[in-house]
Amino acid sequence: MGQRPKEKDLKGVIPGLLRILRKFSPYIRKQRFTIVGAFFALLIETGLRLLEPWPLKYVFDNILIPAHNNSTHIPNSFGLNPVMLLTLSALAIVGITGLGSMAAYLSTYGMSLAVVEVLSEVRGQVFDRLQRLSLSFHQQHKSGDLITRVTADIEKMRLVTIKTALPLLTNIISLLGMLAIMYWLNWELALVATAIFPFLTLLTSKTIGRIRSFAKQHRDSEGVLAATTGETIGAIKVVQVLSLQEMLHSIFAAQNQKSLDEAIESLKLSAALERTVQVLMAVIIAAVLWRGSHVVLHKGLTPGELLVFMTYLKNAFEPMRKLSNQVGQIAKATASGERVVELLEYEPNVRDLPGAEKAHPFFGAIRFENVSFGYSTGKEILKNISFAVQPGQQVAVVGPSGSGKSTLLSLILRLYDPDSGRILIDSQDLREYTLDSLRQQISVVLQDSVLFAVSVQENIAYGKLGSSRKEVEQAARLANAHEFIMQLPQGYETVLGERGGTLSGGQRQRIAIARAAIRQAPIVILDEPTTGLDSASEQIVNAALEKLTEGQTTFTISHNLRAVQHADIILYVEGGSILEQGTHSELMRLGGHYATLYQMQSIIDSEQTGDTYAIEA
Ligand SMILES: Nc1ncnc2c1ncn2[C@@H]1O[C@H](COP(=O)(O)OP(=O)(O)OP(=O)(O)O)[C@@H](O)[C@H]1O
Repeated sequence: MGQRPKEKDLKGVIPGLLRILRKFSPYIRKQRFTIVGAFFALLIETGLRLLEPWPLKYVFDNILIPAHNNSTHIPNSFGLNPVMLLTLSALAIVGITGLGSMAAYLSTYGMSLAVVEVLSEVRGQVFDRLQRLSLSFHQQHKSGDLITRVTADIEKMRLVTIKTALPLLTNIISLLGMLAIMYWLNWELALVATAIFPFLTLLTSKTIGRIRSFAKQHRDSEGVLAATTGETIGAIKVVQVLSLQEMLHSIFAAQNQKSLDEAIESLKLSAALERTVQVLMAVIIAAVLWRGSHVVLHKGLTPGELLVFMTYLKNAFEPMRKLSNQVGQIAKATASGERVVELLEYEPNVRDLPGAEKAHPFFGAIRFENVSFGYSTGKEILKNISFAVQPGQQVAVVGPSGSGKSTLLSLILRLYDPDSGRILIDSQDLREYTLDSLRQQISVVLQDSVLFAVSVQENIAYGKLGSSRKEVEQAARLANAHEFIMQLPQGYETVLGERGGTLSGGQRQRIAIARAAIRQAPIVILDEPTTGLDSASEQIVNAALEKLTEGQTTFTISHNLRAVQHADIILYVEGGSILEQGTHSELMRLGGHYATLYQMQSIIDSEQTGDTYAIEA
């Protein structure tokens, strides 16, 4: 059973609703004509609903009761004879219901249309925001939970607004109308009928606050469940290889139970509230019947008017009974809405700064000036990094695992911003360029390149949107990928499995290289792109990489020092600092960390291959 939620009353729902309305107001404003039209139809519908019992009153007071009493005096019959009055009343019953249904249709259709339009725009905005939120945001949030916000939470809002909030609005307006008429008919009797309302409101609002609290917890738990499922399916190979099924199942079962408990708790509260309201309403109806009959006997009301009174009360009963459930539903949808608003209000910490300009075509000169960075405050991963690279230079970043190499290069892409210091491209702080124009001029090939489940052609063209088939083919040739692509069942049109799962590691890397090559970017980042490949694949991929990086400023992270020894600059990173930098010969002469690591690798290599070779210096 989950942690007991903090009790909140109706006051907790209203600020949430206002926050959602404020956030959605630009989209709501666009639909204002539809909304106003639908609201007008809704007013007509409720007006006609109020008229419904009145033909019956006239039939009772002006025809049935006088006839029953053999009275010749027919009160206030608009100068009509009884048959005429009866015919008109019968026609009025059909007319009122017919017109009311038409108005109800128009109001429901109009409001639904507006709601669907607004929420579809919101969904588009949320998706857009999700893509733009900084990497640090995505690393802190589970993808399943984010997916739930784009899908289930928005769907919940759509359903509840159309199926619950609109009927609730109709009910509130007609309740107010009924109350006004009841007070006009007999204020004393109306007072008896409404005496219980403050008590009802108090009870309802208290319970609703608690339902809302459980509902939010429930939705969050659903997000966690979705995240666990997504993670498990995403890593199914690892799960099966390590036989993690039992362990993951027990984690899932615990989360499932928590979600179930929260759902049951909120259902229990809703059902209890609904029944309590039902009993209270029966008490009111009995009291009004008892007191109303006395008033009629003392000629304070006509029997027909008491009939109208009782019909209103009975009609009010249904909406009142539903009210608790409807507000409960709205509380749940508010919780969903707040989760969506949370996303929309989240400001990416890496974003275009005011005054940022589109970058010019880069020459590729890069300088780090005293750059420090940590993923979380208080834990520095990069410490006071400084180095300079000339256009077209090949830079190797080497050092032990976890020393900060990938982090260093991610700063060039502005996946994160430095906490202090600055990074210059062509002598200008990269924060002065717009994000898109900066990233478009950097090609990246990672260790395990992710491909999309679209065609090979599209996967390569994602590197430069709008590129032609000819450009795609050129890039594929450069990446030594053209031949194997032509052997795929549909060549360039072959649709890949999710994350490129239908290709071998080497093939995936070559498509990723083609995707990087199509950009013809002046800056290239290679993060261990050949790790995990067999030596035949490695050779082909390396040949492709050589063509990709020729003449471009290139940063290569590699654990294999022999593979990068010809770099123009080697940066040796350890513990987040650059301990050594220079060419291979310079660093070997220095005889420091790099030289030691290189010698160690050489010995291991020679032991593995049985060769002996001189350690180059
Ligand atoms: N997203 C992240 N959030 C928090 N800490 C992180 C994140 N990414 C990396 N780190 C931490 O930052 C440090 C540097 O990681 P980084 O990936 O830059 O090292 P690396 O030198 O590239 O390692 P490797 O050679 O194993 O890829 C590590 O201690 C790592 O645990």
